[in-house]
Amino acid sequence: MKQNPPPPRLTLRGISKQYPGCLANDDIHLDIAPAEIHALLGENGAGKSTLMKVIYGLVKPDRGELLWDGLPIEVKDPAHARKMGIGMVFQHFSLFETLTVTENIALALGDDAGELEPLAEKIRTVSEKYGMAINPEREIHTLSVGERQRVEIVRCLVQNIKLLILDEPTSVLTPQEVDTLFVTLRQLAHEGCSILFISHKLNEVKALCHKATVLRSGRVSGECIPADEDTTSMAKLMVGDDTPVSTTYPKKLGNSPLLSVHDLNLNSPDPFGVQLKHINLTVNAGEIVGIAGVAGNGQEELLASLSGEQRCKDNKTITFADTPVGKLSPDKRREWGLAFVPEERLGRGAVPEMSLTENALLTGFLTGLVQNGMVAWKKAEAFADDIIAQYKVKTPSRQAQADSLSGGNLQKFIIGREIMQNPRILIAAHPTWGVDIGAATAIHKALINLRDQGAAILVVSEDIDELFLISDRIGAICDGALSPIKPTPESSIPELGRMMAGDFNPAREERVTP
Ligand SMILES: Nc1ncnc2c1ncn2[C@@H]1O[C@H](COP(=O)(O)OP(=O)(O)OP(=O)(O)O)[C@@H](O)[C@H]1O
Repeated sequence: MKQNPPPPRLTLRGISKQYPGCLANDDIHLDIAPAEIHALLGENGAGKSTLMKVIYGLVKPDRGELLWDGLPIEVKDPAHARKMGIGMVFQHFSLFETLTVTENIALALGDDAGELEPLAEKIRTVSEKYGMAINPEREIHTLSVGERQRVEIVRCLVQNIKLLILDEPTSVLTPQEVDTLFVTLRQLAHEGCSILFISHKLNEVKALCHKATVLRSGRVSGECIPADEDTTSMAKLMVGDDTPVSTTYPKKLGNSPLLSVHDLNLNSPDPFGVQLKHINLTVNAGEIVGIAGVAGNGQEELLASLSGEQRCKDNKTITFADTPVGKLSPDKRREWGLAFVPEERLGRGAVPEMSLTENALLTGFLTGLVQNGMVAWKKAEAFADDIIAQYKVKTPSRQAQADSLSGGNLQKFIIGREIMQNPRILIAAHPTWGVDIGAATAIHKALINLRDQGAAILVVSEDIDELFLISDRIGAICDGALSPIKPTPESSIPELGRMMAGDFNPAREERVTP
C-alpha cells in the first residue's frame, strides 16, 4: 500500500499584515516540506522580514493561518516558536560581549537551559557534530563575527530544531565561512530539519536551496527551483523584466591625493576594540579605493578616525587635499566636503524615531537647508523627496519614521542622502548591505558617476565581489594594519583573501613594536 507523503512542516495560508500606509504581506501562501531548504526572495520592502516575524511569533498577522506538521497553530511569541522547534538567526546578533558562549546560550534558552555544565557539554557536542566547532568557555568579545554567528546557530541547534530561519546569514561571512555554513545547513536538512533562507545573493540561493518563493510588493509573485534557473532569470522573477543586467565598470587611476592618512596609530577607547597600527593611505580625486576585511579587524576604528568621531592627536595625521583635518570635528570635515556612510544604519546612519525629512536634514544641513539659523523646511522636504525618488526608496512618504523602512530601503536612503550632496570625499561602509540586486546596481552606478566627477571614494566592505567590481585600487585590513593597496586588475580574490588573513607583511610585528 502506498503511504501518504508527510504534511508540510509549515504551511502559510492567506497571511496578511497591514502597516500604516503599507500592506507588507498580502494573502501569502507557502509550504515548506521537512528537510527542504527554501529560499525567500524579493526586492527591498517586498515583505520577507515581516513574514519571518509572523512565523517566529514576533508579529501577529491580521488574517490567515499557519499549519505546523499539518495542524493549525497560533504562534504566540518567540518563546512559543522555540518550543515548537522553530529557531531564528537574525542579521544582527544579540550577544553579551563579556559573557561566555554557554552563558549567552543559557540566557537565550531561559528556563529550558538547565545547569551550565551539561549545557556546555551539549554545546561542544552539537557544534562539533555540525562542523561549527566552538569553545563554550570563550567570552563573546574574543570571537570573530563568523564565530558569533556560529553561537547563534548552535543556540538553535541545542534545542530540538525542526525549522531554522536565517536572515541574510552570509553577508557577514568570508567565502570560506560561507562554504562551512552551507555544509552545516545541508547536513541539518539531510537529518530532516527544514530551512528558510533569506538572501539577496542569488548565486548562493542557486547553490544551496531546493525551492524558492519570490515576493513582490507583499504578494507571492513566483516560485522556482533555483537549480533550474540562472541568477539573471531569478533576478527577473524578483524585479520584473527590466532587471539591470550585471555590468562591469572601467577602472580609473585618480590624479591628485584628496584623502591622505599618515602613520595613523590609535588605541581604541573600546576595551574590546582594535588598535590601529601605522596606517598609511591615499585616495586620489577620481578613484575608488576598496578596503576588504573580516569584521572586527579595525574597520570601525579606521572609519571613526576618518569621519572625525575619533580625533587624532596630530592634525596632520589626516589631510583632505593639503588641509590637515586630524583634529577637526565631524561637521567641520563635512564643511570641507566629506560625506560619510557608517556601518550601522539605525542609530548612526539614521535616527530611528525621526522622519525621513529630519534624517535628510541631519547631514544635508550644509547644502542650504539651514538659512540664517533657521531650518528651511520646504527645502529639506524637497531634498528628502528627491532622495526617495532617485533611489527608489519604498516608503509611504517623507514623514515616515526611519525605523519603519525595511533594512534595504533605509540603506538606499542613507547612501542616496550622502551621494546627492556631491561630496569631494565619500567614505562608505558596506554601501549595498542588504540592498536588492537592482538597487545595488543603481548604487554602484551612482558611486562610479561620483568618481567620474572627481570625488575621492573609500569603500570599506566585507563583500569581495562588490569591491572587485567597483574599486580602482584594492587592499585589506587585518588586526589594525593595512595591506599594500594595489590596482584592482593586478590583484585577485585568493590574494585578497590572504591579505584579509594578515598575510601581507612579515615585518608587521617588528613595525608595531614602539
Ligand atoms: N513597523 C513598521 N511600521 C510601518 N511599516 C513597516 C514596519 N515594518 C515594516 N514596514 C513596511 O513593510 C514593508 C515590508 O518590509 P519588510 O521589512 O518585511 O521587507 P523586506 O522584504 O524584508 O525588505 P529588505 O530586503 O529591505 O529587508 C516595507 O515597505 C516597510 O516599510
